[in-house]
Amino acid sequence: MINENAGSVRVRVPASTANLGPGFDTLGMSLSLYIWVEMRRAERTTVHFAGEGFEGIPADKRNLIYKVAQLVFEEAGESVPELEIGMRSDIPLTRGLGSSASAIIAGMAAANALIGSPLSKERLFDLATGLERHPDNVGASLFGGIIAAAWDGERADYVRIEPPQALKVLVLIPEFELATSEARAVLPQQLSIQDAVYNISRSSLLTAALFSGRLDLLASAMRDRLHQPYRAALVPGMEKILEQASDHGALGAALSGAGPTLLAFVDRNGGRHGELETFMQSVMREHGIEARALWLEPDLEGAVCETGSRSDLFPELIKGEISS
Ligand SMILES: Nc1ncnc2c1ncn2[C@@H]1O[C@H](COP(=O)(O)OP(=O)(O)O)[C@@H](O)[C@H]1O
Ligand SMILES: N[C@@H](CCOP(=O)(O)O)C(=O)O
Repeated sequence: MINENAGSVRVRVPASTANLGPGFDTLGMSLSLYIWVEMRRAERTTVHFAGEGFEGIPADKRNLIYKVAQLVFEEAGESVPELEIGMRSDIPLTRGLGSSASAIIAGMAAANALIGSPLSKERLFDLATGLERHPDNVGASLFGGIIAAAWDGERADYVRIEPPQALKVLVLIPEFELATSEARAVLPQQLSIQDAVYNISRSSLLTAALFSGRLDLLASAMRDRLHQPYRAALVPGMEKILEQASDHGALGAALSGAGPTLLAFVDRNGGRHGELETFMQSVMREHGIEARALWLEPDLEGAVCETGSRSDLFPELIKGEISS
């Protein structure tokens, strides 16, 4: 059982949606689904999972959160070899909602807080991007809001954009998993100049549109020729949903990250939200796929340290019904 001792830190980190269509490996937005991680020094390393969704995740020193914590300690010149780690998450794994990025940021932010926060957020961003290999998800999970970022292999430069107030998000999460590595393996090694220009122009337009609140431009600015067409075969129903979402009230639609989740932006002050959800669900069902629809908000805070009693977050752990 987890001890009710002082000396622990707790962080809350949001999920993210990457690419937003054309901004492959560069644009990301954080979403109001969260992972919570508690961490403290211990005599022996243990990893506890509260709630569901952690099937297959190692509960020992092979755990991603333990590993990234050690990276932070090493970078800061500290040694904390044994840790007690507890986690709870609402973010589904391998669905294109950045669970690995959220876990990396949560592990890093908790470890940094545990040793008095010697590393800046910018340094954590570089370390996290080095692990994830693309800055879109980790940037959004760390800073919140919308992130436009470029990674040169060592350093990630970024600008945070405050999401337009009217923006609301519908995600449709299919029941099947799709590992990001698998969805990257289907991408071509080369693109034509026409497709490159197509994507650069839309990604630039999308960034400017989000910055200036031009929601009327999202439908055309979110089109993509770099990754979505190649991933379509992995996500039945995707093509039809992306093509027709605007006819059912969406401001724009995209594959979320590497998929299989699909994302639509809507105007929170507009109507037809129910129509859009029904349309997206029905297309998935035409392909025999059950999917969960969630209405989310852009998260504005990114990774935050939280206070509060352990029993709020981990009632199962406190009662002793642990899995580790
Ligand atoms: N809380 C967590 N603790 C440890 N590993 C995690 C956690 N969350 C995600 N992961 C790792 O990340 C993998 C999913 O990453 P990925 O395939 O990139 O999908 P996505 O990031 O879209 O959910 C999981 O299979 C698991 O290995
Ligand atoms: N830019 C990456 C984003 C992967 O996001 P995930 O949420 O699916 O891990 C890509 O498109 O491969």
